[in-house]
Amino acid sequence: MKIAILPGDGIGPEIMNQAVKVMNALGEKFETETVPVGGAAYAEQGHPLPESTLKVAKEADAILFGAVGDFKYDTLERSLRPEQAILGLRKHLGLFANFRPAILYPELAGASSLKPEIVSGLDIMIVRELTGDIYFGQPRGMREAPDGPFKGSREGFDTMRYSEPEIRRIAHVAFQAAQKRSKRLTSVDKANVLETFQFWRDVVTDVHKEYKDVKLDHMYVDNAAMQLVRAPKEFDVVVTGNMFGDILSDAAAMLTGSIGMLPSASLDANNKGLYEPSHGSAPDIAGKDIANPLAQILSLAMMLRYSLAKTEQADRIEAAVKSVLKQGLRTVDIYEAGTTKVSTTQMGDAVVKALA
Ligand SMILES: NC(=O)c1ccc[n+]([C@@H]2O[C@H](COP(=O)([O-])OP(=O)(O)OC[C@H]3O[C@@H](n4cnc5c(N)ncnc54)[C@H](O)[C@@H]3O)[C@@H](O)[C@H]2O)c1
Ligand SMILES: CC(C)[C@H](C(=O)O)[C@@H](O)C(=O)O
Ligand SMILES: [Mg+2]
Repeated sequence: MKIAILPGDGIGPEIMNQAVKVMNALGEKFETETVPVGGAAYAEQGHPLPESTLKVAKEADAILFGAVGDFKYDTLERSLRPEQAILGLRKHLGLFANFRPAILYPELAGASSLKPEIVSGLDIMIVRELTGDIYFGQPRGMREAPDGPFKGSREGFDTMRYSEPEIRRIAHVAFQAAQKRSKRLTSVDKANVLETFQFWRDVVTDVHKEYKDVKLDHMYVDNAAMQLVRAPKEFDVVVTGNMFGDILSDAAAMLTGSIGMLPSASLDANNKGLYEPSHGSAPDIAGKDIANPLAQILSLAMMLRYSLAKTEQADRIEAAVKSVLKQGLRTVDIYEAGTTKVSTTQMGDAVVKALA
């Protein structure tokens, strides 16, 4: 079994070091290969997703990914920007189903930006479609406006689109996820304004006929954003498109105390997957050994569970994370008075030590 390790940029390598440390402490030999990606690969090889990196990712049984991006690359032409690496991996590997679980550990109730009574016990699963939508729709670009009141002036444009098979397959994934949980699914769209999302709603409703044991409701994305901060526990499984899922999962992350707590799994049709924190490369705190490595470590646990069928090892890691939180250890993003502030490295070490 081979694992591709892609640390990336910013805090990526710092948090990846902690996850690798935890993996090596499990007492099992994992074959790994570490390759550059994002800005790091651009700096080294002139491309954010070099052929050699893509090859390693394709041939691996699972991919553990850190984060990519650095503001210093924001002026590069788009195809060379670090973010193209993660978008390219998702597209090339067909990783259309993105699971972003937002779980509030009881010890972090005070770190959430919402009142404890609103968030305590929170455990929701956002299923984000990951290879379609406005992210990948063509045509896109810059041009002279062809019509309208601003005809002739410069404009930027993108294409929002979803085909029926794309909606069907993510709907199946989401209904099946709901069947394994509380049998409730909320599909989030913007059917009141966008054709793409009226179609989304129609197709999800049709797929629902095959999952009559699941209670489906539909919600507009603006309302969903509001409900997420009003009464997040009303949700269980949420399914949505690529862009809405990107935005809602960052909002959900904050409910758990910090975006540094939210892991993710991006799966293809055969459960091959890429595992990464939901956050980015956090250039504002990179190099300071203060980033929270738990989302990366929990992504490792998801990898062991979903792609490598190593449930026991995944359980051990998740239990160790709970244990360090119980011990009161906190990186700065989840720190509260009365707890102990630790660095990225110290948090990684503590998880290793807590492995039963
Ligand atoms: N999948 C990815 O690789 C990915 C995801 C999101 C953003 N990005 C990229 O990351 C770069 C920075 O983007 P951004 O600032 O909008 O988002 P970000 O998620 O990197 O950071 C947002 C805020 O959260 C904080 N934060 C993020 N992760 C943290 C952690 N583990 N511990 C403590 N604090 C943490 C950061 O310090 C920052 O204040 C951009 O280049 C962006 O494109 C990459
Ligand atoms: C970096 C960017 C391309 C990415 C996305 O928008 O999907 C990120 O925000 C994420 O949530 O994984
Ligand atoms: Mg995002």
